[in-house]
Amino acid sequence: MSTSTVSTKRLRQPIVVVLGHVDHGKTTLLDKIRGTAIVKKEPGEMTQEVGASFVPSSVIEKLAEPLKNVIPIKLEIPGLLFIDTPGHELFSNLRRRGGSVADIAILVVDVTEGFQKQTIESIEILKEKKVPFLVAANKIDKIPGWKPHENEPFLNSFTKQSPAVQQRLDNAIYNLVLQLAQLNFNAERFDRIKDFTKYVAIVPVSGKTGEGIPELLALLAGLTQRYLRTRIGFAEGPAKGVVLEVKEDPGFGHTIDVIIYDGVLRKNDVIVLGGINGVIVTKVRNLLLPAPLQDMRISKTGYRSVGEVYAAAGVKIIATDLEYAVAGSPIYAVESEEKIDEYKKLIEEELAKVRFQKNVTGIVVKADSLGALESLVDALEKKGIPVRLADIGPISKRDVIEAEMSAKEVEEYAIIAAFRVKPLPGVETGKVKLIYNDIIYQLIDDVEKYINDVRESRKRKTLDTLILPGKIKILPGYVFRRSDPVIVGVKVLGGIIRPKFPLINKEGKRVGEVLQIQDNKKSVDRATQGMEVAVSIKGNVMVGRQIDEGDELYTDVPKEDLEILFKNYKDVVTDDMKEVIKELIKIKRASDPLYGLGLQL
Ligand SMILES: Nc1nc2c(ncn2[C@@H]2O[C@H](COP(=O)(O)OP(=O)(O)OP(=O)(O)O)[C@@H](O)[C@H]2O)c(=O)[nH]1
Repeated sequence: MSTSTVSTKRLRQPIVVVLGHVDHGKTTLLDKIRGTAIVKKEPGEMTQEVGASFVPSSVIEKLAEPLKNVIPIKLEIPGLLFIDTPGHELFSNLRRRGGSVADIAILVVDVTEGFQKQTIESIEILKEKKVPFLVAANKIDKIPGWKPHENEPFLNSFTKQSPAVQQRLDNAIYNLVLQLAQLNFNAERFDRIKDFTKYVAIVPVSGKTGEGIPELLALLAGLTQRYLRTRIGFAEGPAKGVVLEVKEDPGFGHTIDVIIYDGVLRKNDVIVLGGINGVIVTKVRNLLLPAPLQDMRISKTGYRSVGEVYAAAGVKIIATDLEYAVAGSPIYAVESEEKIDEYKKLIEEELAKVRFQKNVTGIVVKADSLGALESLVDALEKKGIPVRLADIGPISKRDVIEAEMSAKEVEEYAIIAAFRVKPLPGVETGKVKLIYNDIIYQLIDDVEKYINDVRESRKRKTLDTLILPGKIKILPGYVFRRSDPVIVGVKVLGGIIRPKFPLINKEGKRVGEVLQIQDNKKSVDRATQGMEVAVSIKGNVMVGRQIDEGDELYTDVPKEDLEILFKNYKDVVTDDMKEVIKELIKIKRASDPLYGLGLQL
């Protein structure tokens, strides 16, 4: 078969993913697309897939019929293949060398809320994986005053809204345009775009009423077949794919759900894929697709067996040795026995990029899939959290030992971040902190928070050991005890005093040490500017000799403490404390010319 030029190749169906912030309507939108497609299909048109839903072009054309003056499309692609599970977690497993198996993405944004944290994260991920996207501005039915027109094209429904409602929607869309501009994207409502290579298209939709879905589908189809021709040109050859999920199915044992993005996969093909304990080489025993006439999402056991599947497709593979298969691993069908080693090497290299052990001080990351592991490590390293060990599978003794090694250097790195994995039986984690979360971005937040908390508490502890600048005045008429220890009423003129802080007079002479502080007869562990408190002072000190009523005293801050204060705790240096420091420097320079040198006051 001649496949010499791209233009002669037939096109396969583009693979579409849905991403966006929690609750912005990903699932609802996908369900609506599927539902709309099922309603519009002719019997036999709707092929079933595993892990994905296929919307045939005939359905898209029918839906887009009223739009033919706005979006003139003649479809060459057979349809669109939507990955069924929306969100980061599964998307991360759609790995492909240098990018993603997904050809295009729908970024769902609640138009009434605008971009949120995960919308921005999604964009980052899409950028990194080089996946083009369009924005579905969802929930337009929530615009105040919106009159819904079930399943109609957005443009039809829009013209039927009052000018005030139209304006409200335009304002909301404009808000998205601004937010995208801040992220360096030109964006515009789809019907106002002339050059789709320069602008991100915003399609107003409602997952609830189905408005805008015709345009969404028409654009996905039109844009992919126009701009991604090379990528979606079908190659006749052994299948290339990715393991989406590893499952234990009743009756089948361990199976893998696979997305094939290129070539043909046949029964009895030899396949190679990544496993926890090394590369797996096995033979396809059976290929399963959901039985027809059922919504594949609810079909648990109703599979039918097929002899072959053509890209792009979602299919369940039955084979031996799949128990330790790794989700997110590439999977290749091998054309001949001699090529097995070549493919094995390819997969080993691919896996080694994500699973590693480095001789650095950092945390341990464990996950159940390659995609999740990769996303986690990337995100952690971007936040400046180094990773020492990254691996797939349950938490083992080795992981604990590695985390302990890091803890010797940096105590807060005694962490095992675990994504959907648990410790093996009998593995004790001891002092190592085990942080679980089943949501990637939350796990990252948890790790970051833990590290910051440990650092913060260490900082507080160290701060507590410093002698800080403070200045007090002994109030005339408030001498309660003249010696052993002295007890006087003082006013804090600036900075802070605490028990154990040594005191000096204006000449820089040591006069004793704060023993206790009482505020309204209650013992307190500090007094700050403006407070009037009773202070006991110990040391060889007597009122009338070393100190007297009306005297001003300073805390005797060692040079090193002052430096640490400025280096690590600048945030606790108040303006009044700064004034005290200036005076202290003058006093102390008489005996130490280097005191307070270089401080940025
Ligand atoms: N009015 C209105 N409500 C919607 C629309 N789309 C979704 N919703 C509602 O918004 C809520 C969240 O929708 P989901 O589809 O679960 O959102 P999701 O993004 O898949 O959420 P997660 O899977 O939790 O991330 C649900 O209560 C939906 O009914 C819409 O277009 N209009």
